This record gives sequence, structure tokens and C-alpha cells, in this order.
Amino acid sequence: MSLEASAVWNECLRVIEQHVNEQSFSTWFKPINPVKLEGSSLTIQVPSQFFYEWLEDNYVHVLKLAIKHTLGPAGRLEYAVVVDKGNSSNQPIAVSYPQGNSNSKKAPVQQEVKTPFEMQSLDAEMLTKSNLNQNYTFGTYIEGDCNRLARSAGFAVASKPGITSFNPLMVYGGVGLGKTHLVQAIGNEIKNGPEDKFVLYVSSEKFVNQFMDSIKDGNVKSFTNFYMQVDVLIIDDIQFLAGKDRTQEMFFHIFNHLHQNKKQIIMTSDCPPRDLKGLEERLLSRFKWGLTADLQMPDFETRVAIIRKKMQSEGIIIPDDVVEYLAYSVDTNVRELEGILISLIAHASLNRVEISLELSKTVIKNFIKDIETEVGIEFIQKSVSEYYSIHLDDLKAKTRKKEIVIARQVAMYFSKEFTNHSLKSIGYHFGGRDHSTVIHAVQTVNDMIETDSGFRNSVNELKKKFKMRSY
Ligand SMILES: Nc1ncnc2c1ncn2[C@@H]1O[C@H](COP(=O)(O)OP(=O)(O)OP(=O)(O)O)[C@@H](O)[C@H]1O
Repeated sequence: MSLEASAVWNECLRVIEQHVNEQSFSTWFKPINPVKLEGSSLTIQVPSQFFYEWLEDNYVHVLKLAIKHTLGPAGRLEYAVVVDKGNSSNQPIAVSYPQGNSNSKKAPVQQEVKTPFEMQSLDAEMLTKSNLNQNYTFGTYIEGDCNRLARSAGFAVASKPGITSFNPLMVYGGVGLGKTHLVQAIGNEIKNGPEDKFVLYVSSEKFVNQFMDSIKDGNVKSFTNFYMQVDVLIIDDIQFLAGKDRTQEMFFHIFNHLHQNKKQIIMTSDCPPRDLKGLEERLLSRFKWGLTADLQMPDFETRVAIIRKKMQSEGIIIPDDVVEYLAYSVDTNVRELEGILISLIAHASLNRVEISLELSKTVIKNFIKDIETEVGIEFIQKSVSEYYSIHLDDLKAKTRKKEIVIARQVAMYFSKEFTNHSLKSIGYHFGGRDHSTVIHAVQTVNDMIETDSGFRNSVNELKKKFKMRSY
């Protein structure tokens, strides 16, 4: 080791120490050996491929800062990665990173070519990152019936990680319903809390890839050691481990180690543990040790609140009727809702027009190709049967069960109010009934609205939905 290289690296360490916590410093920077200094290019030797990737993924900013501080703007950093396997002499392989020039990949013998440091602007908050998106917080996560249990369990975990009985915490739900947002909010809350915890968010896909690479490079031990040091492990989309037996086995050991040491484990999945196919039984049974909470599609009010929150963060004002229209129209998932909102904002600003109901209708039509924006008998039938949780066919059948008769009458009532169909045509759409049945249905519904407040509320709720469509 050259003396000069050692002096330069010591100075770098002095800078780095000010920007990372003690644990990260001893884990990630102490094992590095300075190898040589050529001009303003410092070569450091790192113990493994995994180690190198971790530095690149997580500490690129702080390394850049340190190099720049010590060697000036022309300073460069090069790595030498020690390879255990197939390199018994442990000779370093030279890995060169001409800074900011991703295309010049020199490849001498035994050289692996890596991505150079990215030219990113220094963001002090990212120096010790845990792969967490800082916008995903509890503050930006709207609460509703759809997520109340998961959210409050998440909050409890965030205030006492590893100590509550919610360990592991498993959050599951369909696509785009806010799983990642919620679990990252827990991570951010812990990270910003009073204790110095090592919080790590990783997608299952990345976990699998890192594990595979560590096998390839003979560094499984450093991979395992690393994950066993984490205080809070957040692992997203665990269903991705299905069928990957070796990774599952590794995860099983890491899981046990963390759990025994009262470290918090948080997972997400697209379905409840009982439906996770291709995962080992011993893992599945451990997933049930803690708490499993699901996320549902937010209801109308929650969707309105999500849109408002989003608008607030974008600094945009949208008329109330448009907000309600969007919330009514998009009931698939939150990501889609956000996509439509962004598209609407973009349309308005590109065409320099106000955000209006008309524009919203056009944007939604483009977004959801087959959306039906008019209220027709079929739409009414579908909405009413969903609302009363009955089978659509029953509305048209001869069934005389009380709850079905009422739902059928409500659907006829709305068909009369919101469509231009004649009484005869409405009767035809309900299994070939005649116009007097429709008149009777409308009369019955009107009477019940007068006398039964619960019924009145449910009719009003449905009415809102149809009104929105018929704008
Ligand atoms: N309750 C909520 N409040 C505010 N924003 C939300 C809420 N739920 C979801 N979102 C937003 O919806 C988008 C999609 O959420 P997220 O990526 O967390 O979903 P996911 O369930 O992890 O999706 P996937 O199944 O694709 O992994 C994000 O922008 C997120 O911020």
C-alpha cells in the first residue's frame, strides 16, 4: 500500500465519518484498503462484489464528496474487487471507473467493467439512504376503511420496531393499492425517529439477484452477514420468491436470525400468505407469527382525499366537481387514479386550458378505453347488483326473494330517472316485465324513501354515482 494512498484515504474517511452513522462507517468503510494513488486517481480495494455494489448503490454521494474534497474536482475513484472464488491468491482485479464517462469501458484481462459513478447532484439527505422514497410517509398516506388496520399496525411497528407482537408485519393487497407506500412510510418513520436504526428496504427481486450474484462471486457469507445486521428489514413483493428454493432457504435463515434478535421484519405480498404458491411451508408458517393486514381499494371519500392530497402536493387547484368525478370514475386502483390526475394536469397545461369536467371526461376516455360515461340500463343494473351484493342475473330473473325484489325495483327506479328508455323498454331489460311492473317499482321506491331512512341513504348513495356519470 502506498503511503500517499493511505494518507488520501484517511482524509476521505474523515469526511465520510461525518456523513454516515457509526455502524455504517464500521461496516462499509473500515474494511476498505487504499491500494494506490496515481495522479488524482485513488484505487481502493473492497472485499467483495456485493460490497462494491452496496457502496455504489448507497454511498456513491458520500464517496464522491470525500474524493472531491480530498483530491479536488479532477479526483477519481477506482475499485479493486477481491474475488474469493477461482482466484486463490486473492489478487485484486482491477476495476476502473473513469468518473462521469460511462461509455469508456476499458477491459483488460480479468477486468470486470462496472457502471461508473453517476453524475448526480449531491443531496445530503441521501447520503445514508436505506432505499426509501422520502415522499412515502404517513403524512402523505391517506387513511380510510380500506387501510385502517394495516396503517395503525404500521404505526405501532414504527414506534416500537421489533418489540410489538406485529413481527413480522405482512401487508398484502392488489396492484397499486399502496403497499409499498405504507411499508416505506414505516421505514421513514423509524429512520427519522430518535433511535439510530439500520432500516433497509429491498424488493424481493433485488434480494434474489443479490443472492444469485453472491453465489456466483463466492460471497454468500458477506451477503448473509450484511442482512443479519439490519435492524428493520422491509422486503417488498415477497411472492417473487415463489419457486426460488435456494433464496427461500437463505431468507429463512436471515428471517430467523432477525426475529430471534428482536429485529423488525416487514413484508408485502400481492395475496394473503395462505394463497402464496411456491413458498415453503416453514416460511409461510413464520409469516403468520405476527400480523397480516390487507389493503382494499379505497372507497369514494378516501379517493377524494387522496386526489386532494396529491393536488396539494403539486400545488394545483381543481374544482370540486372534477375531483368527485375522478373519484367516482376510477375505482380500479390508486396508481391508476394518480395516473389520470397527472395526465389531466398535463393536458390542461399543454393546451393552456382550465381543468374542467369536459376535459376530465376526455382524458378519462383516453385513459380507460372502454369506459362507459353515460348512464345506461346495463350500468345501472351492474352498479345496483354490486351495491346489494347480488347476482346480476337475478335482477332479470323471476326470483321473488325479498332482497332481490327490492334491488330490482331500485334498478328500475334509476332506469326511469336516468335514462330515456320508455317504461316498456325498461320492463323488457328486466326479464321481459311489463310497464305496470315498472310503475309499481318506482312507486314502491318513492314510498320507501319517505318512510325508511336507511333505505333513503342507500338510494342517495347510488344516486350520487349515477349523477356523476350523467354530467
Ligand atoms: N392511501 C393512500 N394515500 C395516498 N397515496 C396512496 C395511497 N395508496 C396508494 N397511494 C399511492 O398510489 C401509488 C401506488 O401505490 P404503491 O406503489 O404503494 O402500490 P403497491 O400496492 O405497492 O403496488 P404494486 O402492487 O404494483 O407493488 C403510489 O403513488 C402511492 O403513493
